[in-house]
Amino acid sequence: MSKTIVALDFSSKEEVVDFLKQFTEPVYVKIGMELTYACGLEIVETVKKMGHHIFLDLKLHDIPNTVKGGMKNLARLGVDMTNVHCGGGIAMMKAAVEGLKEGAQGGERPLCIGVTQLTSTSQEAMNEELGIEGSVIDCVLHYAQNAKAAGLDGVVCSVHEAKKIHEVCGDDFLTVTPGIRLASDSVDDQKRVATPQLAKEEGCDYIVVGRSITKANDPKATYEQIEAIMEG
Ligand SMILES: O=c1ccn([C@@H]2O[C@H](COP(=O)(O)O)[C@@H](O)[C@H]2O)c(=O)[nH]1
Repeated sequence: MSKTIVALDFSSKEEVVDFLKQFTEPVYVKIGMELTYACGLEIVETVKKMGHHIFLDLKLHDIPNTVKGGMKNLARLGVDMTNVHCGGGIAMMKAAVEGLKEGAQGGERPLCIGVTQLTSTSQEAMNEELGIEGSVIDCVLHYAQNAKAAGLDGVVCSVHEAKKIHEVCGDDFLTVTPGIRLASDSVDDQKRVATPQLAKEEGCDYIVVGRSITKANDPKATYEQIEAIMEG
């Protein structure tokens, strides 16, 4: 499976099918809120039938019982990876894994990862708007340790926290890192950004790349250039 996960932040099935037509080999793609709310969960089956691997990024965050029920139903879609917000706490994250196991009915459950602090959150915003004291790295590490204690397979974090998370939680605890930009790209709404090269150097397991690929003049060539860095 590739190490570059392409965020399919489109609003119609036609755009997705058109975009994926360029790729003759299976790609690891991310289906998030924009696409799911536009097309419904049927889009998962459409993309699966095209042969691609799927990270279903719906970031569940609710009471444990509700998350368990939600995950039980999501597991039946046969996606490769899905997620919750670590902010929901350890009991909620444990419930997510239980739901996935039940939904997978003895088969292989999807990987479950926890979103720590969004890559669009700066140090200043975390302290002043969210009212969370301390450094982003300490908060992200704390969430990562909670996620590990709950039985999750890894976390979503920025490239800048990935090395420390592996040191503390182990090399097999996955780090999935959005906020990826090529040196020439605009940062847009992201705050904790890094290049694919730095992601590789910091040992990130997967990078999530949206606009740098989907809005590139040649998305396939850009994807291949980024994937070559990650696999290099
Ligand atoms: O902390 C997070 C969690 C998820 N995302 C998602 O990743 C992509 C990034 O898109 P870009 O266009 O490359 O900025 C997007 O789908 C987000 O929902 C994130 O950016 N940060």
